[in-house]
Amino acid sequence: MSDVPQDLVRLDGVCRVFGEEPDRVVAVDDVTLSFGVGELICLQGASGSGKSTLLNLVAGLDLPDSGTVTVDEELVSAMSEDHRADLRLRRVGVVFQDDNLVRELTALENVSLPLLARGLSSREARELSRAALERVGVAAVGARHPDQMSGGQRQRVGIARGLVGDRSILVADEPTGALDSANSADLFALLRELCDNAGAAVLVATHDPLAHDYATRTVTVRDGRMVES
Ligand SMILES: Nc1ncnc2c1ncn2[C@@H]1O[C@H](COP(=O)(O)OP(=O)(O)OP(=O)(O)O)[C@@H](O)[C@H]1O
Repeated sequence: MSDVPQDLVRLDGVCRVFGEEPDRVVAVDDVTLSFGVGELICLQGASGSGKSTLLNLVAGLDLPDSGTVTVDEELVSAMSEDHRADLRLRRVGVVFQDDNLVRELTALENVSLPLLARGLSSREARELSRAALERVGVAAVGARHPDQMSGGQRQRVGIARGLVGDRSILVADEPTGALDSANSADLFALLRELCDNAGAAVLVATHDPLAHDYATRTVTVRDGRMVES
């Protein structure tokens, strides 16, 4: 056994192609990328360059046509849909530009959802969710519904929901897309802090130039290929 920590997430020679000729699109073209605990990786690139497709592959929301995706030594690219959904509950949280919170539920109830889906008791779920909200600096909004929070608070609740229950991998697609620059900087600072102090590994797709200041690495994607890192 090696003492070297394994990368939590690995993509090896990953390709994802949509459609048929003449409309065939190579959305992800032979991408090899890996990262681990403490790393905040930013994917930048023009609209349509393949960033969201890459995130979906890491989260097991989509499967590659070739190559492999490994999360925590588990081969995501060979898993059934049910197994991939289970992996998201246990290991990989997902955050989108639109916070995707359930409007009818409070912040605390939203964060509890993945825990209840995993079979935890409502009491355990509530306790862990409270701690997660506190961890991301929004303990005070636990009893509020999404329309009673600011955009920045909603995104923090989304991050709490993504990481609650010992999940350490977070995949975030344009998480600051709806935020002003002060709130965007705060959100990137939070993601950086979760990487530094809470064992998180974060992959963010973003057009936001601020991201670079907080990233461990910035990877540029062009026409589905990684062109620099
Ligand atoms: N489900 C799909 N069916 C067909 N084509 C798709 C599908 N998903 C993505 N594509 C195509 O794959 C390419 C990459 O799209 P993707 O959404 O990954 O880019 P992106 O870099 O995330 O763009 P944006 O910054 O606008 O979100 C685009 O040409 C897109 O039209």
